[in-house]
Amino acid sequence: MRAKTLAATGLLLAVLAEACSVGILGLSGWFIAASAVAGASAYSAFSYLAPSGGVRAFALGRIATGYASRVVLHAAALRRISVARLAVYDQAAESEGTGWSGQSLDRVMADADTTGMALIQATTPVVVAAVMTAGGCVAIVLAGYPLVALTLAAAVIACTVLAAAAARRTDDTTRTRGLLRTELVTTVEAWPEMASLGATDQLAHRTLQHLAAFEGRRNRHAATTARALGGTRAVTATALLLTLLLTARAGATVATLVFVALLSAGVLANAERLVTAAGAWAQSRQADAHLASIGEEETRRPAVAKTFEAMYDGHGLTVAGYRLPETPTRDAREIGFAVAASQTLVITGPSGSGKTTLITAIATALRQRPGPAVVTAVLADDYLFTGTIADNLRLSNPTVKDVDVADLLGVMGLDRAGVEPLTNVGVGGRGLSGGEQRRLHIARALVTQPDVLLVDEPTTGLDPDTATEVLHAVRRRLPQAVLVVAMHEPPGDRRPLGPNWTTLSVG
Ligand SMILES: Nc1ncnc2c1ncn2[C@@H]1O[C@H](COP(=O)(O)OP(=O)(O)OP(=O)(O)O)[C@@H](O)[C@H]1O
Repeated sequence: MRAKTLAATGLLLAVLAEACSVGILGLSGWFIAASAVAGASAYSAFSYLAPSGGVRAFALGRIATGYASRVVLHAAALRRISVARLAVYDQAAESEGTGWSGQSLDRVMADADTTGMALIQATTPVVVAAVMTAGGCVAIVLAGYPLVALTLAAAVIACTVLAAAAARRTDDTTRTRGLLRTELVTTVEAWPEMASLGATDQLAHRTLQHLAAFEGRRNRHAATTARALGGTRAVTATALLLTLLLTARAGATVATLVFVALLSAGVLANAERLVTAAGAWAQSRQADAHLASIGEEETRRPAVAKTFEAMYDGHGLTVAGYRLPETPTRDAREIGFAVAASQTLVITGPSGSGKTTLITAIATALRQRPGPAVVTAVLADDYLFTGTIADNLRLSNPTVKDVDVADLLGVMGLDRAGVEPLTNVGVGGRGLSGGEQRRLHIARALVTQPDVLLVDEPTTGLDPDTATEVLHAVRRRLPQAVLVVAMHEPPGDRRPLGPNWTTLSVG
């Protein structure tokens, strides 16, 4: 079933379930009162069978539709969540290299969940309240009490206004909580470094300030909701009293009075739920807005010029129209180059000259082109996942055999450092040294057997001999690949790059 049909079915079932509840309330109230009156009069011909059968039918209907609505609405909400999550993943994949952190992904996932659950927490109570109010008012008008129906409708409208006003003042506590969690995690991680700088007091002060701000927001939020709920209860209590008075003054029988009172109570109970529904609706609006703007706050990568083109045709890589920005050491200029298969290009330049940005732009452009070419980029801040060395290698190629893993560790010189396939890398790879992490990043790229391999600073953290060994291993393993490496300086020993290599200085 399509998501919209599923949601509509769920809403219909939820309305039916609530209608059954109100039906039980109204009918049983009327029945009890009418039985009491009939029982008191001698030789009464009052039918006990039909109303009690009706109450049982409502009870069974409520159970069936209640369960069914829950199942269907959850299925619809889960579909919404998966659609929203997939959109986030797609966007994260497209914006590769723009600094998506685990924490920001975590936050947008929470936003996707809020958007999906809005169907249950916001839409359903509003639809149920609207239909029940309309139905209740029609029933009361048909029973001959239009003024009572008007009072009921006015009370529900007043509750809606109160709920909407409270929702407008509601803070985005979900997001605040997410930001606070991020702050706390960062604080724990930064603690040893801050301790070595003698700055733990400042760190603690900063964290406490965030905690206090969160506490303040949460209290404000709770107070706003409590005020709105208090206001709503005052309105519904007054409305209930008025409906009773108006019905009694119109000369209703006791049974009808009880029927109208209970029906009104059912309708007003739904109106009270509008406060929490409006809060959930406001949160989901905020989550939608965040989802619509995802990537904007993350994008650190500058936009590339429209003239930029990168292409790999099986024989080599061609880059044209790439615009380097002006820096203190050079004017802005446009560059282009070609690197044949089996050739190596070393891009050199001082810090901040734009090497990483160029490599990322090429990788993204090549991946956006249709075709079977495998393009792999190793960037400076590549992530290692908690698990073993073998787990990390198999992330990029699940078919890698144990013997290949051991072999790769050998060619990267990692076995000498005591690193084995089953060595745990620790959180984010922090169980390994910087140089070991770098070699593992590169080994992970090698197992994808890329046609084009782009590596940013392949020798970071390595001594000259190990750096030579690693570059050698890369070229030997991928004899036919286009290899582009970005380095501050070309390596001292250039032999490992193979006979076919050129440099491009962007400094
Ligand atoms: N083509 C470009 N257009 C606009 N800005 C750019 C471009 N290339 C790089 N920059 C900006 O210049 C700065 C440095 O870029 P980048 O990190 O790519 O340099 P780098 O040479 O890799 O530096 P490092 O060696 O320190 O890692 C960044 O702020 C980046 O946004």
